[in-house]
Amino acid sequence: MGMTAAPFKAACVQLRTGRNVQENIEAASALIRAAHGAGAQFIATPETTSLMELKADVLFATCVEEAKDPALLAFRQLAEELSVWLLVGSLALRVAPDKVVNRSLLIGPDGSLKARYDKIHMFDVDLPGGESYRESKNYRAGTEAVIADLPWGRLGLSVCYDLRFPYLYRQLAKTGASFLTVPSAFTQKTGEAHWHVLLRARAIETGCFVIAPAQGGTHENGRQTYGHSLIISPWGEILAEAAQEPTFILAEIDPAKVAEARSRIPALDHDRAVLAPSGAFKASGEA
Ligand SMILES: O=C(O)CNC(=O)[C@H](CS)NC(=O)CCC(=O)C(=O)O
Repeated sequence: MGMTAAPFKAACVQLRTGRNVQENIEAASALIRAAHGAGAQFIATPETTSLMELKADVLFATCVEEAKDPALLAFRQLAEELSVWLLVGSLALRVAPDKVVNRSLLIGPDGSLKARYDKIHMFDVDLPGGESYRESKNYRAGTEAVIADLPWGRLGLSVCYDLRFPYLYRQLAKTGASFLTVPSAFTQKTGEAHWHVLLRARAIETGCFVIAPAQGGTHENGRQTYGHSLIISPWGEILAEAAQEPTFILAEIDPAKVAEARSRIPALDHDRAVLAPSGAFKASGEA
């Protein structure tokens, strides 16, 4: 075994983002400062930290390209001031006149941008009871998985609905991730049914820490999100959990737990799944 990094403190900031970008930046910044005050060296915010609105007119009247985004600028300054690693769960950033991306951004303690990941899986779903989403109408889906180096190991990035596609996380873990971020705005109903079990499953399957900051409560645009930000160990234990109000949660992360969980159950090494040319799955070695 190589050298394992020392333990560190990670935090999730939980938000109830509204329609006013400046107010949203201020609310997030106050909680980032509080998490830093409690000792967090890595802090993550939820999906759509600076604006919670799916309607095209509001989205396109508000969203600008990455280089001009006021939230990204403010968070880069804050990360540098506090000297923390900051994962801005996501920002809606303009990439075409009628398209934004749902982009997760990792900022280093010097304020520089270390990684960007565009949400791959679009939430185009009709829920029982009439709730309906067409994320792909205004959002352009990403096409590439992204992994980034932290001082404590590698981080695999993802966003919200990506959580339902386990092969993304498998691939991130096989590429060396020890930590996975899943910034989210889960619906109340699907959150109640699936949030904890999916996040714990991803942690257990990959032997990674899962850090999942969430939106929670009833938002200005009428949407209700589930909250329950979670930090989960590679063995699947819940280390910290929020309720539904804006807050932050904090957990000590011991990177040695990654190797420990994977040595107890070496499922990542035992994985024999190969994709046959037909597209069907078969076990390697099968005729
Ligand atoms: O664009 C915004 O304002 C915020 N973004 C979201 O709310 C996104 C896309 S609609 N939500 C999800 O992916 C929920 C997934 C989910 O709830 C599930 O998988 O069950």
